Amino acid sequence: MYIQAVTLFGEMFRSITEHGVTGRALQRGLWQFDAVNPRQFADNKLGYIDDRPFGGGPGMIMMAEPLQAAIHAAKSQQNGRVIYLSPQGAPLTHRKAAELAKLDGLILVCGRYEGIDERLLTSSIDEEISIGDFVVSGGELPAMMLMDAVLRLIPGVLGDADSAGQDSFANGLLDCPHYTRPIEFQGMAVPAVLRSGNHALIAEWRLEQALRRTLLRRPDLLAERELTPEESRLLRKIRQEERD
Ligand SMILES: Nc1nonc1C(=O)N1CCN(Cc2ccccn2)CC1
Repeated sequence: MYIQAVTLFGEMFRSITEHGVTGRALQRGLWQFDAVNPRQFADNKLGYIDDRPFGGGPGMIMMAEPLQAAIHAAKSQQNGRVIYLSPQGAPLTHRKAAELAKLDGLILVCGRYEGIDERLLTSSIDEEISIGDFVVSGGELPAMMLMDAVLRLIPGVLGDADSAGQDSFANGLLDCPHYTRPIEFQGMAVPAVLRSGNHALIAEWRLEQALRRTLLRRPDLLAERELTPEESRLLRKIRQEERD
């Protein structure tokens, strides 16, 4: 996958191009990255890429032309989907990440200031995506979160193909609890079933814990999910226990 970021702060992306599973995957050629700086496309000597908003109001707005020229330059390298990260976008979910992971390329437009000229959104952006209902300083960290969530789903990136499939949300549930040594920590022991060696019982325990955690913390996820007969059985058992 070829990912380009249209950004004033290309250096920020070193945190995922030079570290961790994403950094190793880049070195192994599983994906490629380039940053494109709209400032190099500003048509004034001082490189202005933002200006005051018509109608007044606080802050500055990123101008359409330099961004459009930067997107045009990126599109001369690949026909990737152009995504603008913003609080006004559709929520980033596992399902969306899985959809994006199938594409050959992405062009991620990272806004700063109070936003970008609406006409750029209309003319050059394929879709807007939000990482959550809060505001951060710019689109770079949201872009990196989207990249990390997408790259994990590309075969070979995680090495152990199963881990992405076992990610919480991959099966529409929150994750089950995890334990490692020591067996006893501050008086709390590892659940005996996890040390039983009985893989069927372990799988059932993990599913029950994931269902319980999802029911208690994110019942909305259960509302939209088709349950297997085993999940329905376990959920009935959990609901009964919660009532007792
Ligand atoms: N939440 C998020 N999920 O994706 N991006 C964000 C996010 O907070 N930001 C900060 C503001 N930037 C500039 C901006 C401001 C207002 C309207 C449009 N653009 C965009 C990226």
